[in-house]
Parts: sequence; C-alpha cells; structure tokens
Amino acid sequence: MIEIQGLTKEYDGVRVVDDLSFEVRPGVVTGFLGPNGAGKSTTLRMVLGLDRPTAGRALIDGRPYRELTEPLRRVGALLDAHALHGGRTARGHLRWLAASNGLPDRRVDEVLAQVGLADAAGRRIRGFSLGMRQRLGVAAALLGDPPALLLDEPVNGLDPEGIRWIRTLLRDLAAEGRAVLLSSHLMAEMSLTADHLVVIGRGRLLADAATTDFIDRHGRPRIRVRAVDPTKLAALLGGGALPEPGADAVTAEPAEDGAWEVTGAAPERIAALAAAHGVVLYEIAVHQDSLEEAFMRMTADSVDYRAEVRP
Ligand SMILES: Nc1ncnc2c1ncn2[C@@H]1O[C@H](COP(=O)(O)OP(=O)(O)OP(=O)(O)O)[C@@H](O)[C@H]1O
Repeated sequence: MIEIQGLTKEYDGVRVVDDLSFEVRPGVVTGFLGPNGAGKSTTLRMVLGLDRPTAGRALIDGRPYRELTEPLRRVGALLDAHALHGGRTARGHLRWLAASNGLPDRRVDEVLAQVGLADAAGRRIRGFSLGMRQRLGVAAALLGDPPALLLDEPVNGLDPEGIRWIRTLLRDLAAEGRAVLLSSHLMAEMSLTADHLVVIGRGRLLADAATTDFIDRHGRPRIRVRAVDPTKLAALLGGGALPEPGADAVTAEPAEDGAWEVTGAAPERIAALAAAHGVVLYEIAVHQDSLEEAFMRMTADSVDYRAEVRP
C-alpha cells in the first residue's frame, strides 16, 4: 500500500505538486494521469525518496522510502529506462543490483525469464533497443518480489506485442495482490490496464475514481440513430423536436451516411418520438466516450476551474 498525504513540492517558490493525497491500493492497477508537466514524475520521485517534499509525505507500507531497510523488497520502480550502465550485460546489471540489495542471485534468471530477456541475458545493454531496456527496467523492479510497483511510462518504446505483454503482466501482478501505480500518456492502453485512476493537473488532484466511473462521469454518451428514410429523420431531429422545455442541453447533429448523433436524451425517448412521427429507425446505439475523450473534457474543465480559483 502506498499512501500520499498532503504531498507538496516547490522549486524556486513554484508549486509543481500541490497538497496531493491519494492511495495506491493492493490488488489494483492504479493509472496516474495528467497533462505534460502536471507533476507525475516529481510525485513518483518523492515516493522513491529521490526528491524531498516541501510538505506532506509519501509512505510505503506506513514508512517513508528512506526508512525502509530493504527497499527493493518493499517497492519496485521503473523510472527512466535510459539510466542504465551500457557496458554491463543484462545479467551483470541485475546481479550487481541483487548483490547490493541483499537479494538472492537466483532471482536474476527468474526475472530475466519473466520479462522475456533470457536469451539476451549475456548481451551488453548498450546494444539494447528501447523496448529491451524497458523490459530490463521491469526486471529490476521485480527483482525483490515487492508488494508495490511504480512504473513511469513503461510501454514507452514497446511494440504492440510488448505493450500487450506489459498490460497482462501488470494485471497479473495486481491480481496477485500487489499495489501497482502506472503512469502513461497512452489513454487507450490505460483504459485497458488500469482499474482505478488518479488524475492530476498542475500538481493538484483532479480525480480519484474507478476507471469506469471516471468515464461515466466525464464522458458524454452519444446516441447514434439511423432511419430508413434519412430525410424524415433529418426533418424530425433537425427541426428541434427533441428538447423539452427546461430539459438539459440536448444536441442533435447529422453524422455520415444519413445518421444522426444525439446527446442529452435517452434512447427510449428518441425511439418514442420517431415512432410518434412515423419515422422507422433501423439503428439506435449508445456510444460512450473513450477514456481519452473523457480525460480531455475533464482536464479542459480543470483549466476553467483553475482560472476561477487562481487569480
Ligand atoms: N528539478 C527541477 N527543478 C525545477 N523544476 C522542475 C524540476 N523537476 C521538475 N520541474 C518542473 O515541475 C513540473 C512538473 O514536472 P514533472 O516532470 O513532474 O511532470 P510530469 O507530469 O511527469 O510531466 P510529463 O508528462 O511531461 O512527464 C514541470 O513544470 C517541471 O518543469
């Protein structure tokens, strides 16, 4: 379990992480999202004791990272896949890490196999592709078999097979009861991997919710409608038949192939209206926004919100 409590970081008087509080719970993949410069990496560095908070604290199993006696057994991290000694072999790098952290040598070959690098174990890291470096970084994070994992952009540089591999790996690690925190800008991937989302903007917490709840809350379902006679449908929906007095904003816009897209009205109501006007529908389908659309809408809202609270 990772607990972030009132975490704050200022650089030269500028707050880049601002009173942030959230938990990364065991058994769950938590996605950590935010626009560029939102403060994600700074937060992860503070959790790992690489940066000192200006205020607040980050706890791993109840203790700050710097107080952990065997840190690699408590938390594994992938921060920057480039920060590797190129002259070492993959196995050499992991053996050095295991030895300096009091971890059994047998773990080295176990994690190399787990990340699919067994065949490249004896090769020097400088010849590794970015994807191979990412896998080696994941191997290092897993070396101490830790109950918590932090991964900053782990799919960076991975091909589609690698992306699928990491998704399955992270979901399996969470299913084993580990707490997994994952940052990524790839929204489609995030929506497939993360059960829970923590979203920050300019260092502040914007959302802490189950992924499905986040999309339901910030996405806007659209109802796609098609009729046997598109002209009749256009006359009905384009003629403003849908909005009722006092109703929430209802929009009806033409889409391709004579279809219309309606927001703000229930599908039952659209079907009933069409039936009442003798318009025969042959398609009526609800489309929920993707995580990306929900995220864009949410962070756009947050810009307005910040404009209100910050002069
Ligand atoms: N050592 C530092 N000194 C001064 N400012 C810093 C330092 N490290 C980060 N910052 C600033 O803090 C802010 C947050 O940066 P951070 O890298 O944490 O964001 P991020 O959410 O990880 O962004 P990205 O998605 O681009 O990786 C940025 O404005 C950055 O310029």
